[in-house]
Amino acid sequence: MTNALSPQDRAKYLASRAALADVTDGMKLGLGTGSTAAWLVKLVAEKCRIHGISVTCVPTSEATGALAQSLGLPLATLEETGTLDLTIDGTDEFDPALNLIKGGGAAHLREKIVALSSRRMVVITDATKESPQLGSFPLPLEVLDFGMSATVGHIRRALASQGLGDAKIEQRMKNGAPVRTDEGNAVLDAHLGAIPDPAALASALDGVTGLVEHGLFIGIAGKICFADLEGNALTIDKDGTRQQVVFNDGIDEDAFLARAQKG
Ligand SMILES: O=C(CO)[C@H](O)[C@H](O)COP(=O)(O)O
Repeated sequence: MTNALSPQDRAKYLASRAALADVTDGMKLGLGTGSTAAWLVKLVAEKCRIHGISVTCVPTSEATGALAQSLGLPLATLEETGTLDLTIDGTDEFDPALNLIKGGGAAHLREKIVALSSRRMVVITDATKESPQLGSFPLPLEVLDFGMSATVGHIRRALASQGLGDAKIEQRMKNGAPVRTDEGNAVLDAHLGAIPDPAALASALDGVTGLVEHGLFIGIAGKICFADLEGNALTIDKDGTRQQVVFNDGIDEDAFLARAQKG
């Protein structure tokens, strides 16, 4: 059954399973968005079922909330939980300092709010997302419709302050229509190629009115749970230490994957 997963999907599953070690009974847990986070949600439900533990979950998107609810995980809002113990989320790119580009699923606004409301953020990801310098993944920018062309002008000036004034900026579309976030806003993607100073760019973009949120997560992630396409799972700490993961979670992989792939 495990052979039914592509190498990348298996890496996403293994990275998510590595993060389960950080999930403990009674925790208030932020749940990320995307295909890797979907594995995590299924694995958290499995861990709760097997070990009889319970966690209160704050989802970062409507899609994640619906999946978590379908698996019986208790949901709450940030208003109800206050500070979360941990958020676990995917990424589109990460660098050696564990800075991230997120928002490929257009959820980076809620993802950043939830991560910044958490004591720790653990990132789950596969080898295709590792990068010596951020910028190969186009930077997602959630913007208001109102005054969008003026906002794009301000974004251009912020990019130019970082030597990135020539970047192509395009509105994200799907099936001929603008992509909408859960907040109903539009998403622009800035094709930067390489970001010389991600923290300085984040600060410059933070000052742009009309830009609701950008996808740079600077200094927020504390650990990466990572798996390569050969199926090796590792953790990567902020100081760059890499440790092989040995699974000791009681999960019956074949049975779990058979159920997970059914629905
Ligand atoms: O930031 C995100 C959504 O806004 C996701 O975490 C990111 O796009 C990674 O997605 P996937 O796990 O499907 O590769």
